Amino acid sequence: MNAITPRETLITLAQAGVRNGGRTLVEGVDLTIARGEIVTLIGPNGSGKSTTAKMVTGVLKPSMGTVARKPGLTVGYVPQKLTIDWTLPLTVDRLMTLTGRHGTNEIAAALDAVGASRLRHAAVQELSGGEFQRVLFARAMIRKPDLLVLDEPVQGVDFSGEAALYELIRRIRDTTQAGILMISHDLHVVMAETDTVICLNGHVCCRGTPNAVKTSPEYLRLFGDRSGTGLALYQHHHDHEHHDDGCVVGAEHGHEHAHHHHEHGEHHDAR
Ligand SMILES: Nc1ncnc2c1ncn2[C@@H]1O[C@H](COP(=O)(O)OP(=O)(O)OP(=O)(O)O)[C@@H](O)[C@H]1O
Repeated sequence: MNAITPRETLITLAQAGVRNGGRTLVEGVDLTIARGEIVTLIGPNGSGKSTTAKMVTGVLKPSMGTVARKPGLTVGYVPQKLTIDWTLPLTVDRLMTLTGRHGTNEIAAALDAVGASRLRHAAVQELSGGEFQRVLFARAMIRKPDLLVLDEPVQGVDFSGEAALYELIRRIRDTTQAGILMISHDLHVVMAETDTVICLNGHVCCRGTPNAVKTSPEYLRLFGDRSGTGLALYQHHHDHEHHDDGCVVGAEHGHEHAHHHHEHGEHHDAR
């Protein structure tokens, strides 16, 4: 990003925390997200990642500290799970209109932006995990949010699908300049494009650039020994154009493998 023009701050949490029924779920969270910035929350189960994300979306009010939003801030949210009645037929098209009225062109543009145009008339029940995530992205993007909150966006998606989703997130950031708050499903992997990693454990245990967190004694003390690998950066190398669904081959599923390769000529997205 341009170092001269400071990016507009979208949201600031200052010493924010949530108490519920006499229990502190998370506390002392300082966090800012600027336009075009990617912030990733990591931490073990129950460490307060979702609770922090909910303070950002506004679903939960802080019981300690403050949350300040840019006036008129619009937030898009991609949930970890979506509660829908799987027994009823539901097309992607219909899913896109469940939470708001959107025109045909808007829906087409949103699906196109995530490489899911061909899925428009598909049954939601029949989508793969990665396809379903893309549709949820499109649903969140349709309102052109300033800030996108992604709750474990690649969980349950296989390795090539995971690479494609990370690529999609990067592209959304580049094209829309939305701020992105991402909850990582894996303690040991964050997207390399992440500007700031915040490691939670009921409070902020450490924070900084991925490289700084990777070598921070707090991180290593808490999580480093469990994997023996520390924090790996999920990196994407751009030496060519991608297909929309980011076909990836030849990659072993190992987080130490920061690089992977693409094969051309397959998996074209039919438009
Ligand atoms: N609605 C609630 N009422 C009471 N306690 C809750 C509620 N939601 C979450 N908690 C508790 O708050 C703590 C933080 O939970 P949170 O869901 O934020 O963690 P997380 O880091 O997102 O975990 P995970 O990785 O398992 O999704 C946990 O101890 C959890 O049991």
